[in-house]
Amino acid sequence: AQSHVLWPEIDRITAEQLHYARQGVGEGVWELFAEDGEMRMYKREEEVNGLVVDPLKAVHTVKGVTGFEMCHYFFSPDYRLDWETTIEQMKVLEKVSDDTMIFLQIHKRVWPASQRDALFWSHLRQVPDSRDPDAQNIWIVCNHSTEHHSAPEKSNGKYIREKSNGKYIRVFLTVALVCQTMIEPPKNGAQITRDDLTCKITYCSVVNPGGWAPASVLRAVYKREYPKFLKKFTHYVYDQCKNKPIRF
Ligand SMILES: CCCCCc1ccc(-c2ccc(S(=O)(=O)CCO)cc2)cc1/C=C\c1ccccn1
Repeated sequence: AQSHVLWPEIDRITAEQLHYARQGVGEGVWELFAEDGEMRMYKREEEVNGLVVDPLKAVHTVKGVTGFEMCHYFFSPDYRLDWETTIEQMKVLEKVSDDTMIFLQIHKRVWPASQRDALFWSHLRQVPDSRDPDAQNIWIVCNHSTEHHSAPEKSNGKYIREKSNGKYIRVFLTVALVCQTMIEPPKNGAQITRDDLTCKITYCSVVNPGGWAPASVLRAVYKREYPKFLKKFTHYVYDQCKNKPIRF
Protein backbone atom coordinates (compact mmCIF):
# COMPACT_ATOMS: atom_id res chain seq x y z
CA ALA A 1 0.00 0.00 0.00
CA GLN A 2 3.06 2.24 0.15
CA SER A 3 2.31 3.59 -3.34
CA HIS A 4 -1.24 4.75 -2.62
CA VAL A 5 -1.93 8.49 -2.31
CA LEU A 6 -3.35 7.90 1.20
CA TRP A 7 -0.24 6.13 2.44
CA PRO A 8 1.45 9.08 4.22
CA GLU A 9 -1.78 9.88 6.10
CA ILE A 10 -2.39 6.20 6.94
CA ASP A 11 1.15 5.87 8.27
CA ARG A 12 0.94 9.07 10.33
CA ILE A 13 -2.53 8.50 11.84
CA THR A 14 -1.80 4.83 12.62
CA ALA A 15 1.40 5.81 14.47
CA GLU A 16 -0.43 8.61 16.33
CA GLN A 17 -3.27 6.28 17.36
CA LEU A 18 -0.81 3.61 18.58
CA HIS A 19 0.86 6.22 20.80
CA TYR A 20 -2.53 7.53 22.00
CA ALA A 21 -3.80 4.02 22.79
CA ARG A 22 -0.70 3.33 24.88
CA GLN A 23 -1.32 6.35 27.10
CA GLY A 24 -2.86 5.19 30.36
CA VAL A 25 -6.25 6.34 31.54
CA GLY A 26 -4.62 7.56 34.76
CA GLU A 27 -3.56 10.87 33.22
CA GLY A 28 -6.06 13.46 32.24
CA VAL A 29 -9.75 13.47 32.84
CA TRP A 30 -10.91 10.01 31.79
CA GLU A 31 -14.21 9.08 33.43
CA LEU A 32 -14.99 5.37 33.94
CA PHE A 33 -18.56 4.87 32.67
CA ALA A 34 -18.90 1.14 32.14
CA GLU A 35 -17.42 -2.04 33.60
CA ASP A 36 -18.15 -5.63 32.66
CA GLY A 37 -15.79 -8.35 33.90
CA GLU A 38 -12.34 -7.40 32.58
CA MET A 39 -13.74 -4.60 30.39
CA ARG A 40 -13.32 -0.99 31.55
CA MET A 41 -14.76 1.78 29.41
CA TYR A 42 -13.74 5.43 29.83
CA LYS A 43 -14.82 8.66 28.19
CA ARG A 44 -13.95 12.34 28.19
CA GLU A 45 -16.77 14.82 27.71
CA GLU A 46 -15.79 17.14 24.84
CA GLU A 47 -17.74 19.32 22.41
CA VAL A 48 -16.56 20.77 19.11
CA ASN A 49 -18.71 23.64 17.79
CA GLY A 50 -21.46 22.56 20.17
CA LEU A 51 -21.32 18.95 18.92
CA VAL A 52 -20.60 16.12 21.36
CA VAL A 53 -17.38 14.34 20.28
CA ASP A 54 -16.62 12.52 23.55
CA PRO A 55 -13.38 10.55 23.10
CA LEU A 56 -13.73 6.97 24.27
CA LYS A 57 -11.07 4.55 25.50
CA ALA A 58 -11.79 0.97 26.50
CA VAL A 59 -9.41 -1.63 27.89
CA HIS A 60 -10.25 -5.32 28.01
CA THR A 61 -8.53 -8.67 28.52
CA VAL A 62 -9.73 -11.73 26.64
CA LYS A 63 -8.28 -15.20 27.22
CA GLY A 64 -7.86 -17.78 24.45
CA VAL A 65 -7.29 -15.56 21.39
CA THR A 66 -4.27 -13.74 19.91
CA GLY A 67 -3.93 -10.06 19.07
CA PHE A 68 -3.72 -10.95 15.40
CA GLU A 69 -7.01 -12.93 15.54
CA MET A 70 -8.81 -10.04 17.33
CA CYS A 71 -7.55 -7.48 14.78
CA HIS A 72 -8.22 -9.77 11.81
CA TYR A 73 -11.93 -10.14 12.66
CA PHE A 74 -12.22 -6.41 13.36
CA PHE A 75 -10.59 -5.47 10.04
CA SER A 76 -12.12 -8.01 7.66
CA PRO A 77 -15.36 -6.97 5.90
CA ASP A 78 -16.49 -10.61 5.72
CA TYR A 79 -17.48 -10.80 9.37
CA ARG A 80 -18.53 -7.21 10.17
CA LEU A 81 -22.26 -7.71 9.87
CA ASP A 82 -22.00 -10.68 12.27
CA TRP A 83 -20.88 -8.52 15.21
CA GLU A 84 -21.79 -4.88 14.30
CA THR A 85 -25.41 -4.26 15.35
CA THR A 86 -25.72 -0.57 14.40
CA ILE A 87 -24.95 -0.96 10.70
CA GLU A 88 -27.68 -1.01 8.05
CA GLN A 89 -25.36 -1.34 5.02
CA MET A 90 -21.62 -1.80 4.51
CA LYS A 91 -19.65 -1.55 1.27
CA VAL A 92 -15.94 -1.86 0.47
CA LEU A 93 -15.38 1.08 -1.89
CA GLU A 94 -11.75 0.24 -2.59
CA LYS A 95 -9.34 -2.50 -1.68
CA VAL A 96 -6.09 -0.55 -1.43
CA SER A 97 -4.07 -3.63 -0.44
CA ASP A 98 -4.43 -6.79 1.64
CA ASP A 99 -4.11 -4.69 4.79
CA THR A 100 -5.89 -1.49 3.74
CA MET A 101 -9.49 -0.95 2.57
CA ILE A 102 -11.91 1.93 2.21
CA PHE A 103 -15.38 1.30 3.75
CA LEU A 104 -18.70 3.06 3.42
CA GLN A 105 -21.08 2.18 6.29
CA ILE A 106 -24.64 3.37 6.71
CA HIS A 107 -25.61 3.24 10.38
CA LYS A 108 -29.12 2.68 11.67
CA ARG A 109 -30.99 5.86 12.42
CA VAL A 110 -30.97 6.90 16.07
CA TRP A 111 -34.23 8.78 16.69
CA PRO A 112 -34.66 11.78 16.79
CA ALA A 113 -31.28 12.45 15.07
CA SER A 114 -30.92 12.10 11.29
CA GLN A 115 -29.34 8.95 9.90
CA ARG A 116 -25.55 8.88 9.54
CA ASP A 117 -23.01 7.24 7.30
CA ALA A 118 -19.28 6.77 7.77
CA LEU A 119 -16.61 6.64 5.04
CA PHE A 120 -13.18 5.62 6.27
CA TRP A 121 -9.95 3.89 5.40
CA SER A 122 -9.14 0.87 7.57
CA HIS A 123 -5.54 -0.33 8.01
CA LEU A 124 -4.28 -3.51 9.72
CA ARG A 125 -0.66 -3.59 10.81
CA GLN A 126 1.67 -5.58 13.06
CA VAL A 127 3.64 -3.24 15.33
CA PRO A 128 7.24 -4.34 14.73
CA ASP A 129 9.44 -2.87 17.42
CA SER A 130 7.38 -2.65 20.59
CA ARG A 131 9.13 -0.85 23.46
CA ASP A 132 8.05 -3.56 25.85
CA PRO A 133 10.79 -6.24 25.43
CA ASP A 134 8.67 -9.21 26.57
CA ALA A 135 5.66 -8.11 24.57
CA GLN A 136 4.62 -10.71 22.07
CA ASN A 137 3.06 -9.47 18.85
CA ILE A 138 1.16 -6.23 18.96
CA TRP A 139 -1.37 -5.64 16.18
CA ILE A 140 -3.38 -2.50 15.40
CA VAL A 141 -6.39 -1.72 13.21
CA CYS A 142 -6.85 2.00 12.58
CA ASN A 143 -10.01 3.43 11.00
CA HIS A 144 -10.02 7.09 9.92
CA SER A 145 -12.55 9.08 7.92
CA THR A 146 -11.57 9.92 4.36
CA GLU A 147 -13.15 11.15 1.15
CA HIS A 148 -13.82 9.02 -1.88
CA HIS A 149 -14.93 9.94 -5.38
CA SER A 150 -17.59 7.22 -5.43
CA ALA A 151 -19.40 8.44 -2.32
CA PRO A 152 -19.15 12.22 -2.12
CA GLU A 153 -20.72 13.97 0.82
CA LYS A 154 -23.88 15.90 0.09
CA SER A 155 -23.10 19.59 0.17
CA ASN A 156 -25.69 22.20 1.10
CA GLY A 157 -28.48 19.91 0.02
CA LYS A 158 -27.29 19.66 -3.59
CA TYR A 159 -26.00 16.28 -4.69
CA ILE A 160 -22.55 16.31 -6.21
CA ARG A 161 -23.37 13.22 -8.25
CA GLU A 162 -26.83 11.95 -9.13
CA LYS A 163 -25.70 8.49 -8.03
CA SER A 164 -24.71 9.60 -4.57
CA ASN A 165 -27.84 9.34 -2.48
CA GLY A 166 -26.45 12.09 -0.28
CA LYS A 167 -29.25 11.69 2.20
CA TYR A 168 -27.12 10.82 5.22
CA ILE A 169 -25.11 13.10 7.47
CA ARG A 170 -21.51 11.93 7.31
CA VAL A 171 -19.78 11.40 10.64
CA PHE A 172 -16.04 12.01 11.08
CA LEU A 173 -14.30 9.25 13.03
CA THR A 174 -10.92 8.00 14.16
CA VAL A 175 -10.84 4.54 15.74
CA ALA A 176 -7.98 2.31 16.85
CA LEU A 177 -8.04 -1.28 18.09
CA VAL A 178 -4.65 -2.22 19.59
CA CYS A 179 -4.21 -5.85 20.67
CA GLN A 180 -1.24 -7.43 22.44
CA THR A 181 -0.79 -11.21 22.76
CA MET A 182 0.56 -12.48 26.08
CA ILE A 183 1.70 -16.12 26.18
CA GLU A 184 2.04 -18.10 29.44
CA PRO A 185 4.38 -20.87 28.18
CA PRO A 186 3.27 -24.28 29.57
CA LYS A 187 5.64 -25.47 32.36
CA ASN A 188 6.35 -28.88 30.87
CA GLY A 189 7.50 -27.45 27.51
CA ALA A 190 4.27 -28.75 25.95
CA GLN A 191 2.82 -27.09 22.86
CA ILE A 192 1.06 -23.77 23.46
CA THR A 193 -2.73 -24.11 23.64
CA ARG A 194 -5.41 -21.42 23.71
CA ASP A 195 -5.45 -21.72 27.50
CA ASP A 196 -1.97 -20.21 27.50
CA LEU A 197 -3.06 -17.13 25.51
CA THR A 198 -4.30 -13.75 26.73
CA CYS A 199 -5.17 -10.81 24.50
CA LYS A 200 -4.87 -7.32 25.99
CA ILE A 201 -7.14 -4.93 24.10
CA THR A 202 -7.23 -1.13 23.93
CA TYR A 203 -10.05 0.36 21.85
CA CYS A 204 -10.05 4.13 21.19
CA SER A 205 -12.75 5.99 19.31
CA VAL A 206 -13.64 9.60 18.53
CA VAL A 207 -16.80 10.10 16.47
CA ASN A 208 -17.83 13.58 15.37
CA PRO A 209 -21.52 13.27 14.48
CA GLY A 210 -21.00 15.58 11.48
CA GLY A 211 -24.22 17.46 12.00
CA TRP A 212 -26.25 18.55 14.97
CA ALA A 213 -27.62 15.86 17.30
CA PRO A 214 -28.83 16.45 20.84
CA ALA A 215 -25.97 15.95 23.35
CA SER A 216 -28.31 13.85 25.51
CA VAL A 217 -29.13 11.56 22.57
CA LEU A 218 -25.49 11.11 21.52
CA ARG A 219 -24.29 10.44 25.06
CA ALA A 220 -27.12 7.93 25.58
CA VAL A 221 -26.24 6.15 22.31
CA TYR A 222 -22.58 5.90 23.21
CA LYS A 223 -23.28 4.80 26.79
CA ARG A 224 -25.56 2.02 25.52
CA GLU A 225 -23.84 0.98 22.31
CA TYR A 226 -20.11 0.97 23.05
CA PRO A 227 -20.13 -1.58 25.92
CA LYS A 228 -22.58 -3.73 23.91
CA PHE A 229 -20.34 -3.55 20.81
CA LEU A 230 -17.07 -4.44 22.54
CA LYS A 231 -18.67 -7.30 24.50
CA LYS A 232 -20.41 -8.73 21.42
CA PHE A 233 -17.29 -8.34 19.23
CA THR A 234 -14.87 -10.01 21.67
CA HIS A 235 -17.26 -12.91 22.36
CA TYR A 236 -17.74 -13.32 18.59
CA VAL A 237 -13.97 -13.58 17.98
CA TYR A 238 -13.53 -16.06 20.84
CA ASP A 239 -16.30 -18.26 19.42
CA GLN A 240 -14.89 -18.03 15.87
CA CYS A 241 -11.38 -19.02 17.01
CA LYS A 242 -11.89 -21.52 19.84
CA ASN A 243 -11.89 -24.64 17.63
CA LYS A 244 -9.40 -23.33 15.05
CA PRO A 245 -5.59 -23.49 15.01
CA ILE A 246 -3.95 -20.50 16.72
CA ARG A 247 -2.89 -17.67 14.37
CA PHE A 248 -0.29 -15.23 15.74
C1 LIG B 1 -26.90 10.24 16.25
C2 LIG B 1 -26.06 8.99 16.19
C3 LIG B 1 -24.70 9.30 15.60
C4 LIG B 1 -23.80 8.10 15.73
C5 LIG B 1 -23.97 7.16 14.52
C6 LIG B 1 -22.76 6.25 14.49
C7 LIG B 1 -21.66 6.63 13.76
C8 LIG B 1 -20.53 5.83 13.73
C9 LIG B 1 -20.48 4.66 14.44
C10 LIG B 1 -19.29 3.79 14.41
C11 LIG B 1 -18.91 3.08 15.56
C12 LIG B 1 -17.79 2.26 15.52
C13 LIG B 1 -17.05 2.11 14.35
S1 LIG B 1 -15.67 1.04 14.31
O1 LIG B 1 -15.21 0.88 15.67
O2 LIG B 1 -14.75 1.57 13.36
C14 LIG B 1 -16.19 -0.56 13.79
C15 LIG B 1 -16.60 -0.60 12.36
O3 LIG B 1 -17.97 -0.36 12.26
C16 LIG B 1 -17.42 2.82 13.22
C17 LIG B 1 -18.55 3.64 13.25
C18 LIG B 1 -21.60 4.24 15.15
C19 LIG B 1 -22.74 5.04 15.20
C20 LIG B 1 -23.94 4.67 15.92
C21 LIG B 1 -24.00 3.82 16.99
C22 LIG B 1 -22.86 3.31 17.72
C23 LIG B 1 -22.16 4.14 18.54
C24 LIG B 1 -21.14 3.58 19.29
C25 LIG B 1 -20.83 2.24 19.15
C26 LIG B 1 -21.56 1.48 18.28
N1 LIG B 1 -22.54 2.02 17.57
